[in-house]
Amino acid sequence: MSQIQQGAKLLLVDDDTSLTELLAIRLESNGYEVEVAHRGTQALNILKQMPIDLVITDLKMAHMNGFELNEQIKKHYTGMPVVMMTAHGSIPDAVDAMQQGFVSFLTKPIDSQQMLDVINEALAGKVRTAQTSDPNSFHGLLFQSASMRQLVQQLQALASSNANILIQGESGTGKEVTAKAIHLASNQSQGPFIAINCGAMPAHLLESELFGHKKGAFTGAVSDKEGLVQAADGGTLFLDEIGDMPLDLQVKLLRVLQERTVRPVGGQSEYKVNVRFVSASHKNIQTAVAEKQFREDLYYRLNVVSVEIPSLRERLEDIPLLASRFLSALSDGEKQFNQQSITHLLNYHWPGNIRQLHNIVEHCVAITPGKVITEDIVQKALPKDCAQNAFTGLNEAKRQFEYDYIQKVLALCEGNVSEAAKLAQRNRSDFYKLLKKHEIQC
Ligand SMILES: Nc1ncnc2c1ncn2[C@@H]1O[C@H](COP(=O)(O)OP(=O)(O)OP(=O)(O)O)[C@@H](O)[C@H]1O
Repeated sequence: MSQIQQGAKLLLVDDDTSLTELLAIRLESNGYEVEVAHRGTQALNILKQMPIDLVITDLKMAHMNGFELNEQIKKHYTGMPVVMMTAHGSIPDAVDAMQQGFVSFLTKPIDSQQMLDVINEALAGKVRTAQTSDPNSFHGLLFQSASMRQLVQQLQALASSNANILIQGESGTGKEVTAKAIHLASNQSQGPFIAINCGAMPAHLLESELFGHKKGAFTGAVSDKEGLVQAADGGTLFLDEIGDMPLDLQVKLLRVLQERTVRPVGGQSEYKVNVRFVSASHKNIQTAVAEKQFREDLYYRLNVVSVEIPSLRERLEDIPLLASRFLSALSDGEKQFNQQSITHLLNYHWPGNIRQLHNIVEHCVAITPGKVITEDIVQKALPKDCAQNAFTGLNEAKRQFEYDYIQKVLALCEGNVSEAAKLAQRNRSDFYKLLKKHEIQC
């Protein structure tokens, strides 16, 4: 997981690798996140995978040119700004480009300042419609299952409320992707999204990372430094693993939430901030509160609304979609799973959730020479502990239902077998057979 994310995410598409490398460096040094594709199909796969704010594409590329790519993007990602790059002097291309809905164009060799101006302008004018026509994606959060569909509806309603949100879920279930999706759907989507892992650094560093420091505040503080709370002003600060935040820092964070101001370490003045806090933890924070490891007042401030992301084994319907989208992105759309291999994936219990699924798909791609990923390949890629199935067979499901049903009927009849048999519309001897079968003592 990235420690800190900042700025808009750009997708750069050009088959000239040295140019993309150079432009990516320039853009990253200006605070943008950059994804690079060298072919149109690769660019479309990246767009399926993650939320992108703006695309910059070359016009002349083999297989799919910039016009064709733009057409695909317009079809599937309404409102996505696309900037065209063209060789010096190709003005007719540029005119065509504007007619075909590109927001702007850049001529090569690319002038850095002009590129930054064009991007800023395009982003400023962009109405964020990252909720694309893809019905299985919410700002990069992919889903198929009913439980995730419900969760996405909840997120949609929450996003514009500005309430602080606490996301809980096992490791790898997509807490950070969810936080980013909330940000992108919110009214602050034009502002920064910054993520910090509160469990990944010592307390004194975390404090200066979050609140900033003044020059000379401690050994090594050679200049003033702005903290992440201030950097996230006008946007969202994602506090990952909030359950690991030391208690003395919790007090300071609580103050920021109450006063909406931040004071850098060693500083005298306070700065006003307008930040939405989204926090996450794989630990149960309520338990931490009960054990006095987490301040109750801070818990209530951060947890104005809570979101629980189910584990992957509780939403197996998401596996085919996630696996095929990951595969398409990782293999440039060139490989496929056969039906048996998907069944095999459904039979695994996924302790590492979606992160693990992504890794397994990556492993499958690496060891598959041909186009089709078979059951044998999946078997090889999965850890050897796959005996424990997540998906119950029909017989086991029926047995479980019958057991639960009998228990419920007995409870309703306070253990009276004759009454229970009557309620279940079975005669007494049939009902006794069922009790014996399930080893239920009355
Ligand atoms: N619904 C999803 N759609 C697409 N990708 C997902 C989804 N959920 C998780 N991922 C991917 O799985 C990986 C893990 O996701 P993420 O880092 O958001 O999980 P997490 O719950 O924050 O993990 P941790 O608790 O370990 O910090 C990432 O590569 C992310 O892109």
